Amino acid sequence: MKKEHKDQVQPDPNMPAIAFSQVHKGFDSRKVLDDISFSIVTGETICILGRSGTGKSVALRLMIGLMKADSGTVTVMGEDVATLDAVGLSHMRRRMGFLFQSGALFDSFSVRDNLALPLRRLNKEKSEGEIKDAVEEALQQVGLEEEGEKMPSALSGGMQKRAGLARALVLQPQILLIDEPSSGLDRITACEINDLLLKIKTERHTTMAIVTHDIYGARRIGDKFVVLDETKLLAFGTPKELDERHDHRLNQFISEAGR
Ligand SMILES: Nc1ncnc2c1ncn2[C@@H]1O[C@H](COP(=O)(O)OP(=O)(O)OP(=O)(O)O)[C@@H](O)[C@H]1O
Repeated sequence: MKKEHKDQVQPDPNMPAIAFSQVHKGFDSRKVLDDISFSIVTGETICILGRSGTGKSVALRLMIGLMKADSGTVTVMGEDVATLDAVGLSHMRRRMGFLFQSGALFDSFSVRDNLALPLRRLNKEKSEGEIKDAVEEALQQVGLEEEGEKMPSALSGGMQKRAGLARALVLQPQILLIDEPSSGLDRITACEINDLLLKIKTERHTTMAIVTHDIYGARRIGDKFVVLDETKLLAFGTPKELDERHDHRLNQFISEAGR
């Protein structure tokens, strides 16, 4: 019998959207993630914090199956990512949007065509009219409706991020993974991106995992923090819970003071 993939069923709001259970990941003999466990439910936003090189981006890559854990399990929308074959992975990724550091737009296509591309490739049943409407809606969401005909290189850094975000949104993902939404942006532009993420979270109830060094943004958007420190999970919880620990080491990562 043909396997029914989970994009044909409604998500269970009580099921963890993303769960790490005793995850270990290293490269050669070097540990990067050592016994990491946490989970978030549908609609929650998690911010992954920690110093450079602590495995934050590796954690995102494990979530989309670009890497496999050495041991432990990474579950996304109820599926153990490591057990999925190529077809299963592709079904899972269709329900996820990604915004990685570069924005990942194709330079030789206009912004509008960049957005239409995943719809043409993955939603073959959509008519050109429906694709156009979906593209316009995503452009509007990020405030780029006037810039659709421009090439990505003609956009400012902040606009490129917004265009990348629009491309991630165009497939209406249930989960959005974002690596450094504010990197390379000035504070005001970074705030605009954070506002946008907050709007998406509120209006669409999209589950988000955001890797960031921007503690101001993390405190505005994050329901929960994962704090990584020297391969270990230093802390996991709501910002309020973590503040109440009054832990000096933890405060270095989650406090706005001194930044
Ligand atoms: N494919 C890979 N092969 C070997 N080592 C890797 C690979 N991917 C990541 N690493 C190593 O794993 C460690 C964690 O990398 P990662 O990119 O997750 O850090 P990060 O916490 O996201 O850092 P930053 O905040 O600087 O972006 C780094 O030392 C990196 O060199």
